[in-house]
Amino acid sequence: MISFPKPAVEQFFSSYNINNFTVSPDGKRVLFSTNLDGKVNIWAMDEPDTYPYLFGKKDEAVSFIKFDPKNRYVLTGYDNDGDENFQIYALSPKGGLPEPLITGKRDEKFFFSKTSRDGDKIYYGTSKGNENYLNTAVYDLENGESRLLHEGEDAPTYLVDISADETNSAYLQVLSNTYMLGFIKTSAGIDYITPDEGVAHTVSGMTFVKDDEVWFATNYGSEYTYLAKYNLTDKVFSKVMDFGKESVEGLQFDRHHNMLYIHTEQGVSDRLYYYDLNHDMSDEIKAPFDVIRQLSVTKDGTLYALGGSATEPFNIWKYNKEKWSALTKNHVPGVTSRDMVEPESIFYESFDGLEIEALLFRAKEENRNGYTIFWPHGGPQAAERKFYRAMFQMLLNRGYNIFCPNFRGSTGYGATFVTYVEQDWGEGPRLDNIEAIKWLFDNGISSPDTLFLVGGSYGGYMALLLHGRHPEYFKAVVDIFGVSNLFTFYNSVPDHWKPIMKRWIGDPEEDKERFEKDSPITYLDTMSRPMLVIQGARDPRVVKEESDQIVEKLRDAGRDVEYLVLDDEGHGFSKKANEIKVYETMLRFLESHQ
Ligand SMILES: CC(=O)N[C@@H](C)C(=O)N[C@@H](C)C(=O)O
Repeated sequence: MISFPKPAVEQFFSSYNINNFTVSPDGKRVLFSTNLDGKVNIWAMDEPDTYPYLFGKKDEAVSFIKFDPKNRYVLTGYDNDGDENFQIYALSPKGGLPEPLITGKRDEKFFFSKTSRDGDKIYYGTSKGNENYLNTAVYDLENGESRLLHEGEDAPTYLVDISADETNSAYLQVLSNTYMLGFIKTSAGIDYITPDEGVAHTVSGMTFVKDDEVWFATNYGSEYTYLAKYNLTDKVFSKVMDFGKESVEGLQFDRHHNMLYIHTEQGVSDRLYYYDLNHDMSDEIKAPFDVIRQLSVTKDGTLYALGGSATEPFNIWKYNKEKWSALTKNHVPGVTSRDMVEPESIFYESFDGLEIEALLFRAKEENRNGYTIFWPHGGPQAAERKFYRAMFQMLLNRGYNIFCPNFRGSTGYGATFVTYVEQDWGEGPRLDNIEAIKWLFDNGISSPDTLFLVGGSYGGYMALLLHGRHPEYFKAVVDIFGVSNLFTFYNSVPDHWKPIMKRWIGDPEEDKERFEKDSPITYLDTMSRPMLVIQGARDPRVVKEESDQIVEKLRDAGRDVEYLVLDDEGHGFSKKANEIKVYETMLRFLESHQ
């Protein structure tokens, strides 16, 4: 008999990301963006044949894909090597090379919103002329001209939907991640769709189900986001339905059947429901994945989902006649879900009695090397959830346990929980992480001699802060594009983030003392453990200067710091070669410090 060795690290590099997708109006073609050929491009499948072929090539991240309702063009958005200055391009329906359509200077942003029903007009948002609050315009395909529709004021403002007759438009005003207002602009003026704009709450997913009625998700007056509606004629806001302790995260409307698909989140996983507007009834749709990234529905009522789980990369699924089938087969070659590790949800009590959920991935006994990786997630107003991370499954296969606490400020645990990180980046969440580490020690899973600290973005910030304030708990630290200095971070974020910074982090002058206390760079003297810092040179969110300054200062102090900069990446690693370089460097770093 031939015996095959256990999965090698390289196998885990062979799955790919599917970031977004769209289905043609006739349901025959699916386009999706993926790094299947090493760089992000648009690929196609022509059903029932699901063999993918390259459709649109630019080797850049794709922010959206949208078919013209009349199949004359496909719209898409590209940035430049991760700088997030996305602009709008058009592709021939036959595919090929994308042509710039709604673009500007290299540092200007163009966000796609909607097309008109006939596809002759393209509605979009732009930073052009209003970097902080954004403007909305409409591009007319007939004459190739754009017309300004709305100038954002007070907060970054995005067009979300437009009524079928194109007379009413629904906008979202983002005051912070926990304070987002929805309004409808009509020829008569502006109607806010929730009862009190002065009270912090969120609105999302605004969808015109009729020309004078918008359905949406909101947590107005509630801990959990529910389904609500606003009628323009009656001027009445009303709750349609709540989902208990699940929060509505996404809405997808099938206007041909008057059916709404709703995806909710609770803690580490998602659920899916339909709401039939004809009969006012709703039920759950069981799905073979734990986390939903996108939903789409075609004219004939077929539902598509981009879904995944901790042991299954994101795939495009189709729901037809109450049965799910996977259109893509994105998986790790030679490694089944059973060979991978499904996380356990554990709950622990933090320093002040707050209950925190965490995901614990235990390396399989035959692989276990005795070491644990502590992973604070990024965001911070996000959560570690049951979705596939090649990095995690690769590290588990090499024998590391992984522990991921959803510390205060994480999403999925109610509205108040998310606000706990606001203007408190470094105290409460840090102590939740410390209690998590104590839990690992108390439960015999790890010890200061066997614990590594790895985090990205806010997670990188937390890794740096924990390193500086509690070096005794860790063997070595990996910081992936983490914030090192709150003062410089505050001033270097993208322009359209600036209006939310005060609510999110605080004010560098009024909160100077707290900014100093919560900036990792304050604790250089105690950052004694070996470190690996990884940074994308074009990252617009946590700019390279955040990593440069801490690396330089630590090296000046004679510390052991390895620094990996990826010249053609932003806030994440979209290109396969870069992803492999990052994983290999990280693995070698961890192994060399065991
Ligand atoms: C404004 C905001 O919340 N941005 C987040 C999505 C984000 O990118 N945060 C960074 C700092 C991260 O942790 O990923």
